[in-house]
Amino acid sequence: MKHYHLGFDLADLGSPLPKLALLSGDRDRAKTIAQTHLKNSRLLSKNRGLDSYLGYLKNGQPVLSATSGMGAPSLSIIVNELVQVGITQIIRIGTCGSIQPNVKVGSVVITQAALCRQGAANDIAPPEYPASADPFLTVALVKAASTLGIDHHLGITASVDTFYEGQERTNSSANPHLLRHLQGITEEYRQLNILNYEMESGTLLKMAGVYGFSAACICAVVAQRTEAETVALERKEEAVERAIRIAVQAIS
Ligand SMILES: O=P(O)(O)O[C@H]1O[C@H](CO)[C@@H](O)[C@H]1O
Ligand SMILES: O=c1cc[nH]c(=O)[nH]1
Repeated sequence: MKHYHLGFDLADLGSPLPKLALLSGDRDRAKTIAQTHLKNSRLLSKNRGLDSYLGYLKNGQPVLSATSGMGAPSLSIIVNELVQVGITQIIRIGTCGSIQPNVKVGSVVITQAALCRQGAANDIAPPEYPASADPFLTVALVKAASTLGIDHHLGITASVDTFYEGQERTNSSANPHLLRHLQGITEEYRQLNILNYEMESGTLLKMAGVYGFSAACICAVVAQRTEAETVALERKEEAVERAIRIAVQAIS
């Protein structure tokens, strides 16, 4: 039976079965990965905007390119169903906002561990449960970034539930009122050596620990929060392309 949200099942995957999934928040990114960076790709499903593709590395290894949607609740559903079709390794390829002055738009952040401020994760593990990336996948990402000569940063990511309030946006937000506990949180995180904000890695990494699969996260830096709240749209495509190339090199 097809999985309710993924829209495909084991029988659609052929043989050998894919063990690794590249997971994007955005279905257009999942499509680009499949069509531009994998070989012989084909669409597996289009369901609720959570499109999935199957493609192959140059060595013939099958790889899924799937869409998590935005935010941890949607990601948790897709990851659960990916594990049900036999996926044992997941690399999130995302976008993020830097909160450190030396982490520039156009570079990438490879998450070593996440500060997880996400409600969905609390349904899966206690808040104190570590959200740590798989060391082997993470080192592979760092090595690939070095080999490709792409500016990269390895460190801690703040993974939160909201793009506006939770990432302390007020000027670009419909809501100018921030709860007291969020006022000044970005500066506090900066002092804690957190590199970036995004919205899925914390729950993904906790799920990896609990379910027993390997997970890592690489994000293209598309906003520089020490300068502006907004996304640098004109630099986004180039930054995302870099993150994808690093992830594909890391698994090749
Ligand atoms: O580009 P994706 O992978 O969606 O990741 C980031 O972008 C979205 C917010 O714009 C959130 O999902 C955040 O985590
Ligand atoms: O600032 C940003 C940019 C992308 N994604 C986020 O979650 N935050």
